[in-house]
Amino acid sequence: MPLIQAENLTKVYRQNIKQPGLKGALRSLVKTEWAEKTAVDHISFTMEEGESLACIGENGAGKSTLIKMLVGILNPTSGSVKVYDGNPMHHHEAYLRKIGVIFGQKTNLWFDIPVIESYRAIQVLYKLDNNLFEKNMKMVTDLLELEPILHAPARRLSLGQRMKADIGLIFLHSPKILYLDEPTIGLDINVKFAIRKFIRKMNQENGISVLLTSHDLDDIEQISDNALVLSKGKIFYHGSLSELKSNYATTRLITVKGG
Ligand SMILES: Nc1ncnc2c1ncn2[C@@H]1O[C@H](COP(=O)(O)OP(=O)(O)OP(=O)(O)O)[C@@H](O)[C@H]1O
Repeated sequence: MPLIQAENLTKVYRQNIKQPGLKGALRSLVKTEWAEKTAVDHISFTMEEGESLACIGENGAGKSTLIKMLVGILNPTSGSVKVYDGNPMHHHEAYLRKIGVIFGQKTNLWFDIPVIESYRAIQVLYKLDNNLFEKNMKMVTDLLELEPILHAPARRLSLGQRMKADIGLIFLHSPKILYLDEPTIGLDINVKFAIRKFIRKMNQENGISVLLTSHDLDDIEQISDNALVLSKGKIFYHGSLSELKSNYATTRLITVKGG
């Protein structure tokens, strides 16, 4: 049984259109107009347990929308998605215990309290026993070099420090699946390297399944074995990353402008 099974999964957003100007405002009072946007368009795929899959595609291809449906915070318009043979929308406590989620632009840390207190709050929230919590704390602190920032409030951290603390936080409850939406966006090369190395290690040595979205080819190559390429909400390619590279990256176009 695959870990993730999506069948004809579709998300259509519906947005209220407001015409510009006073005339438009008055018109929208009497008649509401809607526009529809199909962000994910009848996609079917599976992902196996222990796999590291990169979801790739241009801006607006539907990657974040797909992740939100897998996490269970967005309801599909049609089709179905199952993770561990269950519907992620049914927020079973057991499912939430199995997943770790990063949306690169947002933080899961409490802004005004020291990082260590956010971590302790997670211990209480997930009812983690002391042994497991201390073991995971030590692992993330050592591997992500968090010691110098554990006692600082999140609002005082640099973007790179904050992201490392965020990544550490999602490992405290020993997740089995990671959904990482642009986890290295805006970070310098050293922090990117540390984060990639850590995630790869967790995938290869601890068997944690990883679904990553990124526009950074180094993230994709260093973290993932397989790729799911989306274009305008549809699947353009699903298979091994090496095959994708050998089939689609065999040529380079060099344009030389003469003087
Ligand atoms: N809440 C929303 N309401 C209306 N349209 C939305 C909403 N969220 C996303 N969209 C639209 O759905 C499409 C897919 O967006 P999505 O964020 O999933 O793409 P993405 O592949 O993650 O893009 P990026 O690489 O820029 O993060 C885009 O056209 C976007 O404008």
